[in-house]
Amino acid sequence: MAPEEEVAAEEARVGEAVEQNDIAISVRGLKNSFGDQVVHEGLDLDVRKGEILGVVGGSGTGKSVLMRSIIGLQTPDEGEIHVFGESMIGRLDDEALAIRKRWGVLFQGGALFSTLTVAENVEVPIREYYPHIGAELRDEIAAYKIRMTGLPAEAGPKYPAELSGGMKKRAGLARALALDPDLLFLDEPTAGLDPIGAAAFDDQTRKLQQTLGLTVFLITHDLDTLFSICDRVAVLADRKVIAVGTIDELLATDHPWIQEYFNGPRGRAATAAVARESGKAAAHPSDGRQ
Ligand SMILES: Nc1ncnc2c1ncn2[C@@H]1O[C@H](COP(=O)(O)OP(=O)(O)OP(=O)(O)O)[C@@H](O)[C@H]1O
Repeated sequence: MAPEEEVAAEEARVGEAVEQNDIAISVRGLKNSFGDQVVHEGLDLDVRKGEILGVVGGSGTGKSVLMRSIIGLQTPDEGEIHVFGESMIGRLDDEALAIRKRWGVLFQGGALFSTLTVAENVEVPIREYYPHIGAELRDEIAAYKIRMTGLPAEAGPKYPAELSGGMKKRAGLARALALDPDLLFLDEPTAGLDPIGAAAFDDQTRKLQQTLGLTVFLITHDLDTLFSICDRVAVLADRKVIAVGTIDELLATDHPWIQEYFNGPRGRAATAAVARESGKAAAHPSDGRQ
């Protein structure tokens, strides 16, 4: 190989390594089916480190199944899934465990244990992954995580049944943050919240993501969430990710579902709301959503 060809090949290798380094989750050729129903086929997706990636698609397109495949709750028929460079499918060894400790999950509805208090719920992953941590330190960590999500300290000893919907979501978020994750999975975090509660939850997500440098995989039907806090959006349809990009990039595609979704009356209302918010933020920088 000529010297200049060797240099070019080395640059390509370095470029590829840098690119791989920027990817938190890589999914390739994913296939999932239930009996005759094929939910995913040939699905590819990259989630970049440090981004909030919104995942959208019609009901039943397999957003939750995709999340469950990534976190190991669903074994795919085919495909490769890497998280922080480690292959995850069928792995039960220490390296896979070390990666599992690096993520937190907020399931739809919060999925709190109803017989445990909020603080005890937050302590579940700490007990599971760090059994040697004593009760006093565990309590301190739980109290800190509870405050981090904007809940009052008094929420700690309460049971889930005593909380509002928004508080339950925050309690679920506190549990997802229990192990100081690098990666956060949120499945429809604002579903069922009133618009003010949903906007507050979005703000909290953005703040936490920026402060803690999190990568966020966020399944949502909430257009306001997509417009206000997502860096990019992946669209699921026809069993795969048909497009991924910023909302402007998605709008430049001519896929009918994407056009209808973002350019329909609700999409236009969300765009107008974001434009109003950024206008307000420019006029009164301290008032703006971050
Ligand atoms: N354990 C399971 N057994 C059989 N079918 C399943 C199972 N889990 C999911 N499915 C099916 O897979 C498809 C995709 O489900 P999934 O929950 O991922 O959809 P979704 O895109 O998250 O939908 P929604 O937006 O309504 O929450 C659905 O048709 C669902 O019925």
